Amino acid sequence: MTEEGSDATEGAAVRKAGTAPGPPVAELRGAGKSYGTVRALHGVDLTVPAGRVTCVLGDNGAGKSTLIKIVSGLHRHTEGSFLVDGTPVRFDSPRDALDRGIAAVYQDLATVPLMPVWRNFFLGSELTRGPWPVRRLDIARMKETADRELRDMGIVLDDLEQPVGTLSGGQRQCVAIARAVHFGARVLILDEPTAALGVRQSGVVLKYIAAARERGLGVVFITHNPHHAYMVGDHFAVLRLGTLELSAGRDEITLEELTNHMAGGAELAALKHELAQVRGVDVHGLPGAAELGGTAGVTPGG
Ligand SMILES: Nc1ncnc2c1ncn2[C@@H]1O[C@H](COP(=O)(O)OP(=O)(O)OP(=O)(O)O)[C@@H](O)[C@H]1O
Repeated sequence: MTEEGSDATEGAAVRKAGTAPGPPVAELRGAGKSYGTVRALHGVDLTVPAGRVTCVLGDNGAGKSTLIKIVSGLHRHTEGSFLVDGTPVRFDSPRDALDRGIAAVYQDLATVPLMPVWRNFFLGSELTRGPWPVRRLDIARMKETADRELRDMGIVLDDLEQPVGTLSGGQRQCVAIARAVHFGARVLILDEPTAALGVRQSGVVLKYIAAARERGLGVVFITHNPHHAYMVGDHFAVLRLGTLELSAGRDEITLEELTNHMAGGAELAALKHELAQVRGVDVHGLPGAAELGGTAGVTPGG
C-alpha cells in the first residue's frame, strides 16, 4: 500500500473548515443506557451531520463503547431518543443499523487474516455471476471493484492477493473504511482506530477519516487522544462517567482546552499536588488548577 501523507501532522492539512454542516443523519437526544442498575450513559445529546467528523472522547469507563453500541444497533437505549434522518428508531441488530447506512469499524476488525484483501473486502457480501444452480463467485469483478474503491479512497495496494493479515493495523483500518463506504455507509463509526498504532500509521488512518468526510459521510471518531481528534475533528464531545461533560465545535475550543478536559481538569490538579510530595517525580510539565480553568465560552453538554 502506498501511504501518502503518512505523517500525523498532515492530518491537519486535510481537515475541511468553514463549510456548513450537512443535515443530521443520526442524532441522540437525552439518550442513555442502563445495564440493570448500572447507569452507563445518561442524558447524552449528540448530532452526527453528513460531511463532518464528530469526535467522542472520554477516559476508560466514560461510556464511549455504550454510545457506539446504541448507534450501531448492538444495544438499545433505555432513555431519551435516537433518531435517524429525523425519525426515532430502535434497532434490533447491527444489520438494522447497516440498512440505514450506519456502519461501525471496531478495533478488532472482523477480517479473516489468511484471506486475500479483495476477499475480505467482500466478506459476507460476495459478488456472484451466472444463473442458479451454477452461480459462481465473480472473482474478477470483486478484485476490480475492491481495487477501484481502495484507489478512490487514495489507498493503493501493490497486490490485492496478499493476505489481509500481512497488512499493518493502519492499512487494515483503511481497507475496512473503504469497504464500509463501498457498501453504502452514510455514518461511519470508528472505535479507537488509532489506539494501537504508532504516529505514522495513525496519520494514515486520520487521512482516510478525512477522505470519508470528503465523500460526505458523517464520521463518529471515538478516541481518548485529543491530539488525534483535533487533527480531523469538526465537533468534540467529551464523556465523563456516562454524561456529556463537554460538547463544542472546533471554533469554540482549542487543542489545549480539549486536552485539559480529557486530562480531567480538577483531578489532574489534585494529582499534581499529590505527586509534588513524592521525591523523584517531576510535576512541572503538568498544568495546575489556574491553567485548567481556561475553557470559558464552551457550552458544557450543549
Ligand atoms: N454489559 C454491561 N453490564 C454492566 N455494566 C456495563 C456493561 N457495559 C458497560 N458497563 C459499565 O458502563 C460504564 C461505561 O462503560 P463503557 O464500556 O461504555 O465505557 P468506555 O468509555 O467505552 O470505556 P473503555 O474506554 O474502557 O472501553 C462502565 O462503568 C462499565 O462498567
